[in-house]
Amino acid sequence: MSSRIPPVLRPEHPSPRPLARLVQEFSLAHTGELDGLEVTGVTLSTRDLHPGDLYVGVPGAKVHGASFAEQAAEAGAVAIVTDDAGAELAAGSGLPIILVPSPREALGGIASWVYRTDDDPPLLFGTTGTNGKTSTSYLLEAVLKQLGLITGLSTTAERHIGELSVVSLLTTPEASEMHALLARMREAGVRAVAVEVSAQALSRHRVDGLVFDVAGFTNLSHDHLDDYADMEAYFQAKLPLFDPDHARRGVVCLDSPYGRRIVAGSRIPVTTIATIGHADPEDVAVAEWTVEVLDETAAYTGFRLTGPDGRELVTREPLIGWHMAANAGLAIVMLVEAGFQLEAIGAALEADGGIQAYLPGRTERVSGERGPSVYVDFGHSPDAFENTLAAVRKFTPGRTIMVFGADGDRDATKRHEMARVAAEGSDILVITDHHPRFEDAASIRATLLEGAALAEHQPEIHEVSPPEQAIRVAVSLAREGDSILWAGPGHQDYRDIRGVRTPYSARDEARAALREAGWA
Ligand SMILES: CC(=O)N[C@H]1[C@@H](OP(=O)(O)OP(=O)(O)OC[C@H]2O[C@@H](n3ccc(=O)[nH]c3=O)[C@H](O)[C@@H]2O)O[C@H](CO)[C@@H](O)[C@@H]1O[C@H](C)C(=O)N[C@@H](C)C(=O)N[C@H](CCC(=O)O)C(=O)O
Ligand SMILES: Nc1ncnc2c1ncn2[C@@H]1O[C@H](COP(=O)(O)OP(=O)(O)OP(=O)(O)O)[C@@H](O)[C@H]1O
Repeated sequence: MSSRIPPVLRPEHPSPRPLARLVQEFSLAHTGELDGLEVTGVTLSTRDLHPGDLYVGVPGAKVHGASFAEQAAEAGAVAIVTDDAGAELAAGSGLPIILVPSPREALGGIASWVYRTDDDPPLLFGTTGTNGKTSTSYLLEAVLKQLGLITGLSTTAERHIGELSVVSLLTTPEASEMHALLARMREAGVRAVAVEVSAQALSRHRVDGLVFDVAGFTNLSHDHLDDYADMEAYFQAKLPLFDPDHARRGVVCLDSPYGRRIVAGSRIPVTTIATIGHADPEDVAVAEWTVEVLDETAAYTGFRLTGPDGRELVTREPLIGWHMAANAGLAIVMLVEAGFQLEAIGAALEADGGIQAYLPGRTERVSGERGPSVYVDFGHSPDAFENTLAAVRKFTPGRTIMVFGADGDRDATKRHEMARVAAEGSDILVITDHHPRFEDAASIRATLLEGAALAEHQPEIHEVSPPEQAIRVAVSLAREGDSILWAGPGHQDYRDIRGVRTPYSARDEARAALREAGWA
């Protein structure tokens, strides 16, 4: 299992800092002798503890991190930062104890101090929303590269430091990892970083100690109602990104009705953007920037971005669907808000024939020239299904076949709607498994079948488990001219079955299924 857990990237040459200074600068109470102790890193996990680290013991959902203080000491921690309850647990470890009221809240500031990330930081872009965060972050990175900058990226799919790429565990890493990543990026000369910011990251202080130069909001729709009581709580979790503690300026997309509410609640200056034909016409009328899709093919989407004073940019991206034009428009306006000239961006894109972005597992076409088109996608919400299905249908002369399953141990309230939307938009629907985690896969499929039955349009429905078999059934049903959209697994290279990350790649499975069917 551990071999599937991606590494935490840290600076290769950390410069030690005296622990006594930290306590002094942050006015923290402590027990034990700190004189002479130097700290080179910080972590909240003993699984990633390096000698010289400060171990931060956070009260978790399952266990108090301070109960691992002895392991931390054995692994070479110099001290532990924790709360009163943690101090009792850590008392026997022999480590000096630094007291804070909330270790998780303290982590960002401490990590920033340890790794000196507020010293000449790169340009920071943070994107939040339900759908499109990863895509917008990749698009930002792509355009920044085309403008000649050395870039960094942190998303659900991957973290990039210049040309180095590692797969991600969390969408937004814990604050200790985030600051370590930024310190490593500084060593590599990175000057601009695109960060995907989840609602959970904001709720759990993972981006504390960072101030984004520009924050972006994509949209909000049903997701994560396992973590948040209702849509209002989910919205309120996103809003703090538009607060001076987290960002200097913002760009808000008005394509979903929540965009207006972000603008109303924002405490930083924001500009707005809306997609013609998709946002409410009233929102399009008030938006300072608009995106208009000009040209859609199976290989690219061309669009016009129009801004204040008639400023305009026409370009294309190698991605399908109006929503990807919305994401690209948002990315470009975020760059303009960061100080890049629209004309300079336009010139760089024109020289390259458009935005040069490759998004792993975002409506990624894995088929060849012959046979059905097969796309693997990371969509796992009703809104994502609706947009991606519409994009695929547009370029499908034949039938649209959809394969999907739903996450176990994650927001179960969206399952009916996901299945209903999937049924509504497909000609053949293959319901299968995704990450069952600790749930019974058959009962997740049963819920999806119930949801599919609610659709007005009834496709041909198959229930096939496991997904390796489901994609083969889909391919066997497909003819030349048909498309298969396999939604859910996207870029991922494992399935979580009872807590074990079993190696598995939907993209590889789909290619193998096509080969076996003679479509290679
Ligand atoms: C709900 C949630 O966010 N949980 C996070 C939380 O776990 P927890 O509170 O259960 O921690 P715990 O197991 O009680 O442990 C408490 C502390 O002891 C430490 N510990 C524990 C065991 C040990 O041997 N040694 C050790 O040091 C842990 O590192 C932790 O600091 O702290 C852990 C340590 O950092 C995270 O890995 C874990 O994320 C879990 C894996 C997770 O799935 N989070 C999801 C909900 C999430 O954050 N998702 C968002 C959005 C995804 C999207 O865009 O769709 C994301 O940003 O990824
Ligand atoms: N602007 C958008 N509006 C609606 N749907 C979108 C948009 N952008 C992307 N999608 C859909 O959502 C899926 C996930 O896209 P992406 O990974 O960019 O979103 P995300 O916000 O990072 O999601 P996650 O939080 O799950 O990582 C895409 O594959 C596509 O189906």
